[in-house]
Amino acid sequence: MAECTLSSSDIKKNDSSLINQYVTGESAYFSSPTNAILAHPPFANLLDVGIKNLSQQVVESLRFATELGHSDPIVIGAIPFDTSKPSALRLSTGFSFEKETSAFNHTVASTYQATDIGKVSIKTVPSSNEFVGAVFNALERFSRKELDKVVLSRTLQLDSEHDVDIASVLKRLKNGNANGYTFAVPANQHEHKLCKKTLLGASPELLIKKIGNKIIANPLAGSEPKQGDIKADKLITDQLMNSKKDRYEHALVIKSIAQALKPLCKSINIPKEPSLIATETMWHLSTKIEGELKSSNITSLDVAMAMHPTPAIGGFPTKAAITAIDEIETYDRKLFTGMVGWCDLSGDGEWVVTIRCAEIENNKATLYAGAGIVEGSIPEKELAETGAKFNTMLNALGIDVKGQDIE
Ligand SMILES: C=C(O[C@H]1C=CC=C(C(=O)O)[C@@H]1O)C(=O)O
Repeated sequence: MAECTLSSSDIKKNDSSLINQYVTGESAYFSSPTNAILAHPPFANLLDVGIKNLSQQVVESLRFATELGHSDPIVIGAIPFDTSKPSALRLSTGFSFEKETSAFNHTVASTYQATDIGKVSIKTVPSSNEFVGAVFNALERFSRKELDKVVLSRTLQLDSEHDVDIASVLKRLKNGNANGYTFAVPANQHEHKLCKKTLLGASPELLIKKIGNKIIANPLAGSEPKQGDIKADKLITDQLMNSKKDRYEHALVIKSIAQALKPLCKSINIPKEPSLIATETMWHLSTKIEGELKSSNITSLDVAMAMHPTPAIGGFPTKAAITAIDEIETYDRKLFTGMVGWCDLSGDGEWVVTIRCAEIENNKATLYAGAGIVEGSIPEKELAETGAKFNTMLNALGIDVKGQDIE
């Protein structure tokens, strides 16, 4: 994708214009710490190319768009956890790209409206007890040596008095998560139907970024809630870095990602030790992996699909984890724990893991959160971890209750 360079006067004049131009139900917005993309309608459907796989469909759709005279098309949107199900991708020939500046925090924070959705009823699905039971179920599977790790998840179903102002929530998300990846894309997985739901979130986890033949992946696994005071945070992060259980949970992710990337790369650099990253609400163990692809013809989506589902959202070994998720979880994850991002004609792009997110339509929202379960996991602690992960979306919705306190 050609990068359009903005002069500083453009940036001032536009005041982080892309996020301000977002229109609920119409636009697709994706931002990383360094750039942002806003795609506008009309969107074209991806070409239906029969038996071809999704990344081939994406490449051929982009090629077709250029044959029709569109010089710089992109595909943007979301792919579900179960990649055999329809994706929520759009082909856009009219999108804007901007380099991120620190302007967002200084200008927009004071101008957006606080969301006011009135009274909200919140239902946990599955219930907290059921989730704890699901973790026990996973622990039994470990003792039977069926698998080593599984990520289990739960939802909060919100029903509010007034409709959610998605554009305002998007700005809050971005303002609170400047170092992460903020997105709002149509959530409809069937291109032909009128889309009403929006998938909205702020993921801290980069699945893959590809520019030319260079790739970066930044898997996360092993987490603790932020404590909110320096001393307590120092204690908890020391514990996290030294936790055998969390290091193991993290190592399984790195092992699986290395296996997926090695056949595609001529070189790959994986740090021996994880580091720590912080979001607005959580601490995570993080490993930044850099590599060089064997060929720049391999697209960002090829790489993303080869990695998915990583044990950060599925488990290890992958097949046994998917079976366990199917058997233990009682709801359809849909786009949650899939991937969201964009890909251009040269195959460059960014795909992030679809977590810390919600599907929202009018006054109804479904919030999602999961946690990696390994031998030694304590069910109540995993419940609290998923509770803390809900806070990214609860904060952005302006709801004054902590996820950990919702029964
Ligand atoms: C599945 C989620 O997080 C994953 C990503 C980072 C850390 C995780 C963990 O420590 O369990 C999860 O693997 C989620 O936020 O819903």
